[in-house]
Amino acid sequence: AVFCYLALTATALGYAYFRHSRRRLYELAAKIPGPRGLPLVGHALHTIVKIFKTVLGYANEFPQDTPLKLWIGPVLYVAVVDPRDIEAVLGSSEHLDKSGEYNFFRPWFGNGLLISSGDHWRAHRKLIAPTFHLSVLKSFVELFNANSRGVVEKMRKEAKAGHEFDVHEYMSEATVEILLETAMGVSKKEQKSGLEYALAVMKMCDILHMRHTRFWLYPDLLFRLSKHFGEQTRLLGIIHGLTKRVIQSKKAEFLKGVRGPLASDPIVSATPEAPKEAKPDIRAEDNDVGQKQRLAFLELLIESSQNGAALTDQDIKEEVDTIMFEGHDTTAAGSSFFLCMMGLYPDIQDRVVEELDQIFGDSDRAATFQDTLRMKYLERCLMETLRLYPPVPIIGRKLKHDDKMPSTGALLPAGCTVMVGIYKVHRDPAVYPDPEAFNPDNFLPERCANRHYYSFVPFSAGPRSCVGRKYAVLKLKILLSTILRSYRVGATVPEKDWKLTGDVILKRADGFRISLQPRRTKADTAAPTHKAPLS
Ligand code: HEM
Repeated sequence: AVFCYLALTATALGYAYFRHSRRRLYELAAKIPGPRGLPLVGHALHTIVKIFKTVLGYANEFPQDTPLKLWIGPVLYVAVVDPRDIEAVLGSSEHLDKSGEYNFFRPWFGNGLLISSGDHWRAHRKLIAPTFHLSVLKSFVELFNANSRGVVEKMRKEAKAGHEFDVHEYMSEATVEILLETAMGVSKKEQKSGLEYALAVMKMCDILHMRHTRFWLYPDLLFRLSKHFGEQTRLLGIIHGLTKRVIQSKKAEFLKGVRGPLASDPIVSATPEAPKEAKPDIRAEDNDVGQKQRLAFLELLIESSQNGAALTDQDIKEEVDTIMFEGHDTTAAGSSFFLCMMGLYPDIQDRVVEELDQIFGDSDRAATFQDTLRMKYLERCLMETLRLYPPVPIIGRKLKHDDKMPSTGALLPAGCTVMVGIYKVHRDPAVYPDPEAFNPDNFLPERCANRHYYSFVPFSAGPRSCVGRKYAVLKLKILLSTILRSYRVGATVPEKDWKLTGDVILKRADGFRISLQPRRTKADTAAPTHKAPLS
């Protein structure tokens, strides 16, 4: 009895102290609008259903331009969807730390760029950003082309069968293999298929997604007791197995004195080559490169570690794991959504193909970097796809200090998790007239110029924006134009019947179903090459 009494008293005192130490958080939270939750657990039970759907559902009930709070147990979440509030969070050089949910990625990426913070993040960002500079990317064009032709060939059996199929696996495998060849410098000959890795990543995302929605699995201890931990260990074996092999082989090459083709090729000009619509965060990255040598990602990490930079083997492994994930799953989803949209909107597809015909005439030569600059309409369709279906639909940041949101003047308390509702701001009727409609003209230069910069943030924005943005856009232009030059894409499931799932990367749970029809006659159905002309 004495023990129980003491235990109860200690718990009550502990709880009182906990509440007292967070009194400012509670005071400020009380002033932020939000749906009523249950005592103690808040909205935790709703998230079991799905975080993405829950947040979206509540966001639809409340005015678009006010921050919205949710409690999940003791954690205060505030969703921001107004571009001015998004700028206050993402554009700040103070709120750079990722929210606690990203910790579930630690067994996978460790302290990689996506989740690291402070000086570690700053130093690695400075080192890595130049490896995605346009002058490096231009040297990847040939590899982007070769891999795009490869995927066109692989999909030929689906076109032959004339049925609908899920294009996502093809896009995933292709994007993994492209990353291995470009950023990692692993030649096709040395590669195994990227499919095993891509499938392991998909299943790993399912586990992370599930963990986000089951609050009792948040503590590592309880998660380790669950059956999912064993499966996670198996999947990480596959994922880390690939990255380990890649690093070992590159290191062995380096020690033998073999250097990549870019190594002795100094940058000619550091002038930003960003397109007109390019955003300030890209320009900042461009300037970062200075007069350093052009090196592809893994080459640079290994050279730097061997040349005295404070970069351990573990650091390299974590960054490789981060880039392999960020660089493949996002673009696989983006390209799959794009092809579904082309299938659903044949008139728009016709315009894209018309533009490609103007660029390539009846030649089936591979695309050059200059060609990609002329793919203006295709780029607008790509941006419109990323508007409606941003592969990263929500970003979480931990607020470092109290901050006033410009939309309503609401003061968000330090320590809360801010959820930036990318999916939601992209469908704000105040910004995009008829926001649910697929309209590539939303990305006409004059419309972009008249919009708030933070109302279109598929790659995030500000100091922690995506380092791979230009890589992604260049690769997607080459991949998608090669597919559209080879096949007419069809789709039958309308957008309203798609089942979206989006707690890590936004995807269609019902599969990215499309059909393909060769654009050329049977005698001439080879994918674009340098030789045979298009009929
Ligand atoms: C359509 C393709 C892509 C989209 C939509 C996308 C989107 C994003 C977004 C929204 C973030 C911020 C995430 C956050 O704050 O939680 C991000 C960060 C990042 N992305 Fe991408 N990304 C894409 C492609 C790529 C590619 C191709 C690479 C590399 C090859 C890449 C590498 C990264 C890295 C390393 C970060 C972390 C940056 C930092 O925190 O400093 N991404 N990306």
